[in-house]
Amino acid sequence: MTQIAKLALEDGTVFTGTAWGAIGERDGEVCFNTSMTGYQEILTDPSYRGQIVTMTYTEMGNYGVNLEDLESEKPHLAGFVVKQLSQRPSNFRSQQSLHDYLARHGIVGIAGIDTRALVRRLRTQGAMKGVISSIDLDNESLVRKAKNSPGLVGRDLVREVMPTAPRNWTEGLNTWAKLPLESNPAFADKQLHVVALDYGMKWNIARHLSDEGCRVTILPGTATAEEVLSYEPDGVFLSNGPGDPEPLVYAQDCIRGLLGEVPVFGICLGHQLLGLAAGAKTFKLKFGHRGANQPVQNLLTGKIEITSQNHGFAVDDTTLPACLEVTHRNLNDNTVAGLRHKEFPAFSVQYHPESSAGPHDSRYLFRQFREQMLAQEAATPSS
Ligand SMILES: NC(=O)CC[C@H](N)C(=O)O
Repeated sequence: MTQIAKLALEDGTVFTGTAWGAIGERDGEVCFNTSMTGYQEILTDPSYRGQIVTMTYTEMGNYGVNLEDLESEKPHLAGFVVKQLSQRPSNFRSQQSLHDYLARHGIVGIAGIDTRALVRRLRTQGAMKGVISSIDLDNESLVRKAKNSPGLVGRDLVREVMPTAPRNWTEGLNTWAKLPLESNPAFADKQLHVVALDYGMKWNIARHLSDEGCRVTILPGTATAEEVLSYEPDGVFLSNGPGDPEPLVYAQDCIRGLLGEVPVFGICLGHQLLGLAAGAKTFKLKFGHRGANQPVQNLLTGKIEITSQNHGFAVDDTTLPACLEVTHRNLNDNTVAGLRHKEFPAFSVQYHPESSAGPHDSRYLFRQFREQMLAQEAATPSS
């Protein structure tokens, strides 16, 4: 028998659809993602912690779920909203259905609602708190719960998804993810050591670093600068991660202690934290950027990159200290999409050069990090 589920927004709107995935109730900030494919990568991106994600594309689940395309151990989002859930996954790599996968991991889903109406509402009014439920079907009660839910602002969600202990990463990109023209035979004789500060890191970032000839040590995002430097890294990577960057003072302190000591590269939350550490401020975007075809211009080369994005906060242009330079801009709304430190070897991007899922235009940034580490090493007299 089909079970009913509801999605209620804090503005009083209630959508009624069918329950799938886990039966239950969760609150979160409701956001939309415009990617047509890549639901596995989206579900397992820890940056979605605390969010109910709506896909604008109409059918999800059609190629099932495999255990190779995961971006972390499990799905982290609060709920998943689709127009239509495919009943018959068909792909040679599929190992289970999307319904079974979400049910197994306790993620509540709703299908069959007018996702266009939902997205237009979010686009017009901005991101809203919401509740997805298949156990409480009372509209008033659900709207009240949506209004009273904590939302994202001011919360530390990193501690809910980051690893608790250090680990070594050795896995590279899968063969189908490699670009045939980009091999670099010189990598074999030069192993760089990167410490990746994990605030909820997508695994494809570590795979890329590994493919750039780096030995990767992953440390919890709460590590101090002293702890990081005790590993004697050639470079430090600042990962993506969930929620509001502002309350993550421990991470900003750590980064401040690393600047000038070692080359730094940040992605998404890591980019926002680098900005905050250097003295800029961040702000909440009206409804965020989430999708696999967001245009960005590299201001240093003039080239346009089509990028994968997932963020609801951004570095505020008007607060940049003199030591930071904007290197990339989002061409949809002109927000800051990349930064460079003028005094120290440190740079960051607001988008996802590791794609997964998404276009591969921005992979050059991993090579840029490698080159920065080599340049730093060449400039440092050996003791
Ligand atoms: N993908 C990310 O790292 C997201 C960064 C931050 N949580 C934001 O929403 O803006």
